[in-house]
Amino acid sequence: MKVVRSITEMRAEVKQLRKQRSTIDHEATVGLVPTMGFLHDGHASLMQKATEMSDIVAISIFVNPIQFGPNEDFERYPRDEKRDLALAEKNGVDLVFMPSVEDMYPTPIKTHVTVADLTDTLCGASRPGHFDGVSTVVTKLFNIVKPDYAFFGTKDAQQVAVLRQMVTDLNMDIEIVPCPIVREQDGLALSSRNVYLSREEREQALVLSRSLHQVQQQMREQEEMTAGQVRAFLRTSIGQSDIAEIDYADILSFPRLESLAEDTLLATLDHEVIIALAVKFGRTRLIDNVILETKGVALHV
Ligand SMILES: Nc1ncnc2c1ncn2[C@@H]1O[C@H](COP(=O)(O)OP(=O)(O)OP(=O)(O)O)[C@@H](O)[C@H]1O
Ligand SMILES: CC(C)(CO)[C@@H](O)C(=O)[O-]
Ligand code: BAL
Repeated sequence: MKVVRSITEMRAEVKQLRKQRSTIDHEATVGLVPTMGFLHDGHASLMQKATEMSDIVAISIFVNPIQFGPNEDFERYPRDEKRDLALAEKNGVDLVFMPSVEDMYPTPIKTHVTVADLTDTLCGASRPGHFDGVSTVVTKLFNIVKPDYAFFGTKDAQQVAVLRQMVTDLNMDIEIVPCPIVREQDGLALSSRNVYLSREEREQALVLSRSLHQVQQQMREQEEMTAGQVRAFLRTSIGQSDIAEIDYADILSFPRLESLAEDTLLATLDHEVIIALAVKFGRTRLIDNVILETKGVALHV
């Protein structure tokens, strides 16, 4: 496994590995797993999928300043390079790209990639500019690494929807591969930010996966359930934690992320829906979701 810290070197390494691993009748494929580091088993599942699907696996570790708001946690975002490199090595990664902020953004950049509409809601509404930062850095990573596949977790389901739209609209010849959410045994979705939680907050954070589980059960029992009833159920269920502060608890169409009218009968829909949560525990904001066929059968979990 090679650790690469500059853009020029990364381009050269990918080119060289591609040449080495290609044969006369097969051009070696490259899979990219973009991350912000402080890696956990959720990231490991993406790396494993990448090794299954591609001949060369690259990951990037870059805490991208332009996707953080001014009052967010860019400065204190957790970092542990040594542990990250060990986990990457264990999971069959060939190249780890760890550029500096100066190399990625040598002067304030004047070009941003904006995906409209899909970014107006959920995390896009609570974190203005966040998805412009994500789609811009992902475009830069794609241009540097030139992968055939890129792997993203559905924990960040809106990110998957936005990036799929971006590669379609901009004719990027890259397949976005969504990967299921990896959870702790007790249900909490793995996230680098879980490390911020106090023991009490960690306990209370279980209300997220529990609410998603319970609402699906309710949808199975009550066939005539409306979007409004789902929202009310989620508010009550999350409200069982007295420290949980709801940012959003919503049901929308997926992957278009269009709002559903309160009286929409879910059983009548002919597309997938997403039940998406963002909830603060103290200073830590966590997200979780489930993507469902409209008869309540989980697809990606
Ligand atoms: N529990 C998980 N299961 C599957 N994929 C995950 C999980 N957590 C993160 N990922 C995916 O890993 C990739 C890199 O995410 P990132 O480095 O931001 O980690 P994170 O744990 O989501 O961090 P944060 O706490 O900042 O949300 C993203 O595609 C993200 O969806
Ligand atoms: C895709 C990504 C690495 C872009 O910085 C980030 O948003 C993340 O970790 O999900
Ligand atoms: N996984 C999403 C990265 C962020 O919260 O900025």
